[in-house]
Amino acid sequence: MKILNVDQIRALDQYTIQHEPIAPINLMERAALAFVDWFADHFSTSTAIKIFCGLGNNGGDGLAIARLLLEREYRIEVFVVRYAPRESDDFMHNHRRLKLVTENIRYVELTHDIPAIRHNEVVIDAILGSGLSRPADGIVKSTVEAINRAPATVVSVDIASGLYTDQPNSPTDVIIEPDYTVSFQLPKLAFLLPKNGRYVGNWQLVDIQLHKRYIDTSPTPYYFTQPKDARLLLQKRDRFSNKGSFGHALLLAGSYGKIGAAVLSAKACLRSGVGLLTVQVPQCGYEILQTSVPEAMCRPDEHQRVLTGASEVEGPEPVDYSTVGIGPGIGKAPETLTMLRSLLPTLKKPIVVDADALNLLSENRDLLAKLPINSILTPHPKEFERLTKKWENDYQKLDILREFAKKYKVIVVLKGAYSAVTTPDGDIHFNSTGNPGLSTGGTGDVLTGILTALLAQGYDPIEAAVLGVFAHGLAGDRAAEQRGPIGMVATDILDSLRWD
Ligand SMILES: NC(=O)C1=CN([C@@H]2O[C@H](COP(=O)(O)OP(=O)(O)OC[C@H]3O[C@@H](n4cnc5c(N)ncnc54)[C@H](OP(=O)(O)O)[C@@H]3O)[C@@H](O)[C@H]2O)[C@@H](O)CC1
Ligand SMILES: [K+]
Repeated sequence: MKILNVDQIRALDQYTIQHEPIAPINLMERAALAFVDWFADHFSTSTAIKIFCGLGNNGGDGLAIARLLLEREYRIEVFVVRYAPRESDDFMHNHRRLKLVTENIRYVELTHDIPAIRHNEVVIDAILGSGLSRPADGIVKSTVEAINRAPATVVSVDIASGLYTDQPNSPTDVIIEPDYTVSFQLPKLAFLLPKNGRYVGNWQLVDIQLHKRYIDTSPTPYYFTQPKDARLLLQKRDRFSNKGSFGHALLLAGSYGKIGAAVLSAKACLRSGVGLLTVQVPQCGYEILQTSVPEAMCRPDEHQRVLTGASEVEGPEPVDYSTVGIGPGIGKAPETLTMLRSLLPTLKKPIVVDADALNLLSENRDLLAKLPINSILTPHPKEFERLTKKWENDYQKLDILREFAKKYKVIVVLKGAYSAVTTPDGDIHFNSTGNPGLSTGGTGDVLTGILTALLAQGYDPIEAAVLGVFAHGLAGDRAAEQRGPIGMVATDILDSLRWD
């Protein structure tokens, strides 16, 4: 699913009006209806509701919502925050229509016009939407502050008032902190960025049938991976396939005290459809791995405790495997750095690089240029910062991500809520699955195993990254259903992995 910028959203609105065609006021009505349908599923008619409307089209939505809620016998009070002398045409139209059915519309011009808001009430925030062009000030700011102070449940229409759709807010901006955001059709970039969490709440999309042709033809670097997008990437298995059809992966993982990382990664790789798997671990991990993952072949490193790459056991060279996954639990021993130095230039096909392999790269940045094109790197934010530099805000972070992926021609999976899969072309696919339960030891090792398996099976590396991250998050969501986000561990994610 595409994420469009604010100018494109405005143009999409106009395109829909012209090409459906539909009168602007009817499009607003459709949006209001979609909101009210959502609202009715979440709040009963006994709820006391205060609706705050601005003077633009977001306010127009609020007025139409007020009328539709009245028709459904909700108890509402309407407040128009009059911050300017001019209203939008569709605001005025809906204002006239609302006045026909209620006299209960009050105007907020001065602070003492702001009503008291009680704890069992619901506030609908329709003050400012995607047309925000400057920070909230004056009476808008005072109203937003009063709503934020109130103990009520707050639902924002389209986007929280005061939050920019696709540019950074300043830390001093006053922004609604909603419990829910009910947004029209397409996700907004602002919803996916960590610093905005409290200005978004639980966000939901409601479909208002904006014109598909405009969406399909609009260029954008930003995507939001939906279940149907992921399903399209999944390759079907031929009845006559054999284990040779699904590749032979090599995992370089583990060090003394961290053999568990190699075990988790290996299991995830096997659970993600790899044909054959060889794991190279330090000798101290040999018996552990052979016992806990009998499906994998194990090549003990010649070193007891860390990986050096050398082994007394004969075997193919790393370059001869379908792909290599490197990093889980490997530590940063000098011998392991030496291995990385000699290994990287020999590899030709994309690999997966995680954890301490990333930390070794950030301490030896010359090695970045040696990564095979289209390799997948899976840093969490701290690891990515070590690889690049500190960012001032989430938007700058996205720019740094795209520059990095372009410069080194690699795919970067920046892990976190809405993990961002960044391609060498500068596209970013935000993931839609996952939950806070994934923030626990070993989940990254599982992801490395999954991605390694998909590369070994011949998936296009970008598709492997998008699909693998989605499946990993989905398994995490299933694990959270079973165990709860606090009790779940990485092993539960392994057990919940499914590829159908
Ligand atoms: N796109 C779609 O598909 C659909 C969109 N719909 C709805 O339209 C909404 C967008 O409407 P919109 O463009 O009228 O913008 P909105 O935010 O209501 O207000 C803009 C006004 O506020 C002003 N203003 C700006 N910042 C300000 C500030 N800090 N303090 C005070 N004023 C400020 C600004 O002034 P200006 O920048 O022009 O000086 C302008 O006059 C969208 O969020 C959705 O709810 C649906 O109805 C149908 C489908
Ligand atoms: K709003």
